[in-house]
Amino acid sequence: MAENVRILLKEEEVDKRIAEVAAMINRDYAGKEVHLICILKGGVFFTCELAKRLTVPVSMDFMSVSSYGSGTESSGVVRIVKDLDESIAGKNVLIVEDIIDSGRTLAYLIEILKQRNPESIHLCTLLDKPERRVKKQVKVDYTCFEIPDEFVVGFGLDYDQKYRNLPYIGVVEFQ
Ligand SMILES: O=P(O)(O)OC[C@H]1O[C@H](OP(=O)(O)OP(=O)(O)O)[C@H](O)[C@@H]1O
Ligand SMILES: Nc1nc2[nH]cnc2c(=O)[nH]1
Repeated sequence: MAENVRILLKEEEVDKRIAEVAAMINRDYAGKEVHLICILKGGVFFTCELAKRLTVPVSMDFMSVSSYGSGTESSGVVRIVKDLDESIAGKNVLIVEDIIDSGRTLAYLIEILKQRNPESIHLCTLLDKPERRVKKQVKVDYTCFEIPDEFVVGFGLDYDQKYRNLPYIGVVEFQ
């Protein structure tokens, strides 16, 4: 099926907002080190852009998770595909995601990571679709943009593994 991508958030808008959120994080973590956990694959672009703008000391690790589910719905049971390389015990963890949709993946992941005794654990996302949230509430500490319930791509987000490299956020329109 052919698809079109309509721009929802321009590159400049995204860059400007990431700088604003980075400034908030710099203020909130002043005097501390922040341990970024990038959730692969979608979180990669946002993590890089955010990290470049952080002035507090930063360390980074990567995790890949897969949510068991059928079709487009995640079930909330998360399988760890690639675990972190390092312990998070005693660290100020900031999870960096591209999108929070139903909230199931992150609600589950945060519970898993809390059991590893971090000093603190917070969540930062590029996009949030609050209308899509189901039962499990997940507390999002830093959100760049709240968006309507449309399927978006770009800045790390894919459709069928394509479009992750777009420097803007677009909505997929099926012809
Ligand atoms: O809030 P939820 O409904 O649980 O959905 C959000 C999850 O879906 C996306 O990952 P995806 O499975 O598309 O993996 P990818 O980043 O590797 O493309 C996103 O990065 C979150 O991890
Ligand atoms: N690419 C993409 N992945 C998602 N996962 C949950 N919502 C979305 C979305 O809108 N786009």
